[in-house]
Amino acid sequence: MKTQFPDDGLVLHTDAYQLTMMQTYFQEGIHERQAVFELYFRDLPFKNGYAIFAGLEHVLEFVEDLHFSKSDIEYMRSEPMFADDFVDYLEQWHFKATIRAPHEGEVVFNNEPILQVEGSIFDAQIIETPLLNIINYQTLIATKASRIRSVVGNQPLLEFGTRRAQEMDAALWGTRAAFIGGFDATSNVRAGKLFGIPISGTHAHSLVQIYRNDYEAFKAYAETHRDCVFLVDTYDTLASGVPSAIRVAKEMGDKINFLGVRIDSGDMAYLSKGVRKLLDEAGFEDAKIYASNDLDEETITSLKLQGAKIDVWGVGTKLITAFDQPALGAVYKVVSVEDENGQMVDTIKISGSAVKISTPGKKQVWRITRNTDSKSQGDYVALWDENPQKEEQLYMFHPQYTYLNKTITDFTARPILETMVVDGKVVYDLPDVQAVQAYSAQRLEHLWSEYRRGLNPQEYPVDLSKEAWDNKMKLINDVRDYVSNLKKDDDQKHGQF
Ligand SMILES: Nc1ncnc2c1ncn2[C@@H]1O[C@H](COP(=O)(O)OP(=O)(O)OP(=O)(O)O)[C@@H](O)[C@H]1O
Ligand SMILES: O=P(O)(O)OC[C@H]1O[C@H](OP(=O)(O)OP(=O)(O)O)[C@H](O)[C@@H]1O
Ligand SMILES: O=C(O)c1cccnc1
Repeated sequence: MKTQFPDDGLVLHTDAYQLTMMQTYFQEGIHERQAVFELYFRDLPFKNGYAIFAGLEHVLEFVEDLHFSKSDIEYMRSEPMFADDFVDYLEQWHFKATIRAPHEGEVVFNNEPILQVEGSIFDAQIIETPLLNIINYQTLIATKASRIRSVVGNQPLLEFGTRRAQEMDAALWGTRAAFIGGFDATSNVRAGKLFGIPISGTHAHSLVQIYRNDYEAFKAYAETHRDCVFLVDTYDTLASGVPSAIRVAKEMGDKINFLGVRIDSGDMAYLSKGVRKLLDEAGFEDAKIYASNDLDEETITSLKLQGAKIDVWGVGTKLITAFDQPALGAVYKVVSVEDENGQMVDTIKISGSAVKISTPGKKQVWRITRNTDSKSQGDYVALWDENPQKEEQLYMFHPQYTYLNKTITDFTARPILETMVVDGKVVYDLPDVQAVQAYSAQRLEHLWSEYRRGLNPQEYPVDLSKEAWDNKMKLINDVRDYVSNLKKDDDQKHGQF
């Protein structure tokens, strides 16, 4: 960067249109009216049956003490796009809205709010871009990680993605999201320092290339480290790599922990079987076989089906870049806004495509669990003032195919959105990332396996309450009337000429 600003903050990490809209609201005098915005995604990523909510810690870090610094203000003043009186307002502005969200690691679904912001139009709008930036990425990676974990079973799973991530922030927060989704450790040392994620690693081909010999390289490593995993595929895995690893392990004896070997190329089903045989014959039955090389849930499933003798999985590129679906597509929509009389009015965005029509009104998501088996029956998206906990029975129906419905009795309704920030102050005690990971795994247990399977899962019900549904239909009809009246006016005007 050409210029460094010692007081640089993140408030300008936003799209210019957020600020141009702010200027309109400010100069029109409506910027302090209240509004409610909700963040949601329309389709689950990777054709998965659920998503893992991640990004909350970064969001809370971002909004805490959010304001325009001196250099931000100077920059805004230098931009002809912004008026002086507006920039004067920004100078004394501090974020003061309320944010509700699920606990990080929560299992979440499409077409339900996974974050809600309530505050002045100004405060709620200005954070749209960074909220989407953070939640879209981290939720995507945590979900991808969860898919990989689900095929790996209980075997160790290492995150190796930093070198392939979309730059440094993505590597760091992506690593954390991967851990939430079920990874055991990371190669990113800074993620270890900042988040307390266990760090782990082997060595690269360069070590062998620098010594120009497998044996010399492994020996040197073993002389300087206690825990040893040797990368055996630089020249020839079965003819040179593994025999050299065995020779060093035998020579060093108790001076090292010979944890195993890593394979990073070739046919890993075939090679791992050959490696296992050599290790076992040499008496190293406990030594593990690590594998890496563009792995993801598909290749791992295939390798397992082929009987590959792999014990530890290292996954980088395809995880950290969400290779098969690089964007989640979450959106942030205003659902309710204060009118000129101080009344909150619900608002809708219409689209030709039914799934793109927003659901008006401030809402809560209730996870409905049958008391007999503690499995989730579906999510019930209701208007804020409704309380399904008070109901004896709950009528749940598909918001588009309303003939798909059921009535639930003997259930528990648990609110998913919890208050995390009040008046701009974080009121939530952030758990450490280990607790977030454990919480996520525990929440997944409440999901029937039909929704959890990676291939063609059943669609989990995300239903609207009757009130929320009626409210939506009313607003759709109001908009229809409004548009048809405009058309009538237009026809009349044209008729006059
Ligand atoms: N037995 C296997 N079944 C399915 N996929 C495999 C198997 N062995 C390796 N793979 C996967 O195949 C992909 C490509 O491996 P391939 O052997 O073609 O290239 P490579 O080993 O990376 O080659 P290079 O020697 O250039 O590194 C990788 O994603 C790897 O994980
Ligand atoms: O394959 P990933 O899932 O991304 O895992 C990380 C990769 O990074 C390292 O390779 P390196 O960067 O040296 O290059 P390589 O892919 O040519 O081995 C390592 O040996 C893995 O192959
Ligand atoms: O430690 C490893 O084996 C490692 C780390 C980063 C990328 N690939 C492998």
